[in-house]
Amino acid sequence: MTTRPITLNNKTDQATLPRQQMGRGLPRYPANGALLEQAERLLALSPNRLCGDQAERQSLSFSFEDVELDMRGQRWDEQTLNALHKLAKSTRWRDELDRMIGGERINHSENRAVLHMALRHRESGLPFPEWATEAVDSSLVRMRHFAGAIQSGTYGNADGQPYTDLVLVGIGGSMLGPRLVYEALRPYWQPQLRLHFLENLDPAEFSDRVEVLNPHTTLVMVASKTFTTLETLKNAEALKRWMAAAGLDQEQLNRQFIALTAATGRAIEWGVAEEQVFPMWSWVGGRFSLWSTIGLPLMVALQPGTFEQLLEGAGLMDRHLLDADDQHNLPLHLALADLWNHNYLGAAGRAVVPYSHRLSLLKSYLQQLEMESNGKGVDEQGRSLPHHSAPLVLGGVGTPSQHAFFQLLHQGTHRIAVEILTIGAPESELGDHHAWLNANAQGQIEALMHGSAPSKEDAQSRVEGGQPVTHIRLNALTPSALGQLLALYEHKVFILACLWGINAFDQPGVELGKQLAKARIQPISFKP
Ligand SMILES: O=P(O)(O)OC[C@H]1O[C@](O)(CO)[C@@H](O)[C@@H]1O
Repeated sequence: MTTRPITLNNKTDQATLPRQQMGRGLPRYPANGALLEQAERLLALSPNRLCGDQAERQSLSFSFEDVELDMRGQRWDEQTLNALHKLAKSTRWRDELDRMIGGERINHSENRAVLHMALRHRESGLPFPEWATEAVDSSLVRMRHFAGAIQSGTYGNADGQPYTDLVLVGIGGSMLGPRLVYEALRPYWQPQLRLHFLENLDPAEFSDRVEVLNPHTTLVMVASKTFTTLETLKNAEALKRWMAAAGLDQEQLNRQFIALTAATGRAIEWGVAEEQVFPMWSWVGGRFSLWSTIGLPLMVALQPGTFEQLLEGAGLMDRHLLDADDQHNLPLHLALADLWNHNYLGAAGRAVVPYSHRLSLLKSYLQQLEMESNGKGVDEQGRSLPHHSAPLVLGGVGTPSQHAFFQLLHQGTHRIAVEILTIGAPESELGDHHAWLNANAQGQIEALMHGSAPSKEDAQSRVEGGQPVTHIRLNALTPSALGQLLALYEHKVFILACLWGINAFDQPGVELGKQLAKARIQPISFKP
């Protein structure tokens, strides 16, 4: 096969790369040859020709409940999609899904079941093992009771005063989900209780948090699946010292610390009273734990019923994952787009851009969900992967991101897939702001897809187009719609792991740095 030299500032020239250089090799699929031919064919088409036939491309949009995936901006067509469907089928991801729902220990490296979906089993009605659903139900009853008592003021501090503030202390999966949901659902906040977040070791964050808190009316929720995480334990200890310095005695302190953890013994040993420990389970992964007791601060700080609506939305998406056939399955299509873009079209990453101020934390949440789950270099058998796994996830909110990194998306040398989210109904009116917000999203989508008119422009101003774009529309940012969206991403991650042959549910790579930090900690002395 003869090739022209690679011209890095022309993304369509990737079509001329030798096959083995399109990405880092390819997954071990028998269908690779056919798919590479498709990739070459589509990359050679001008973006305008690719996007041309709107009628045909209508079939490249998928919707379910409050979520619509408009995937007409992807560099694919029905032929490609058919080939990708065949490939996905050959990986038997649905069999793995059945094993997951059945409670089999599909997280082989940790020998654990993976049952975060059972946390919303009432809403999906899927057949999880009874031992899991019973544990979930009794935990939810206890959480609801506790949240109600705090909200009504019947459960206050040791002196009977109602709490004014909650602090969630945690990091990673024990922080990112609750924080994203709290920020996203601001219209559902309880007016008399404010939720705060403390995650970083940096003392600057600690002092910012306590500055606005009253030590006597602050309830601390220490969220840690393992109850060994350095940042979380250090911050919890610092809060305890801060309260003790304000004069709280042991009884008062006991009342103001709650633990959300799978390591109940460790939490008690650390000093949380047994009746203040809310257990979670080894079969819920940290980054999938928002729906468990890790969500307790949300149940307390959001209006009654809001957390349940979030669960309901996620449960609807779980049911959809199982019931919808491949041709209409939203999580499957999101996964196929990632596979196609990163393994076949050579995209270096994916930019997630919600045109919603309330979703400004979505990028960080997805970075953990996707990169910690699927950022792996070996397959389930421990063999080195011959191909890329999770892409880099970058992003930020629209419109500010347009004035930050969009230049690179439009004219840079990397192919970057883009996911643009918009919300149909605005939360509040401010003249024509919402209309402008969505018009900007639409304008960017068109520019990314089609680029500028080929005719008169000089090379410097020409926008080439052809960046793969998915437009996700949510009807409104309700708790249910948010639950649907987050479960959609969870399922995409699961399907991709099946397609790539990796375990999405462990994270051994993050341990080394933790060990090295422990070996290096010494009192730091500053010379005057
Ligand atoms: O909930 P824990 O046990 O404190 O862990 C916090 C986070 O740390 C990690 O283990 C990564 O270091 C994540 O997977 C997890 O969500």
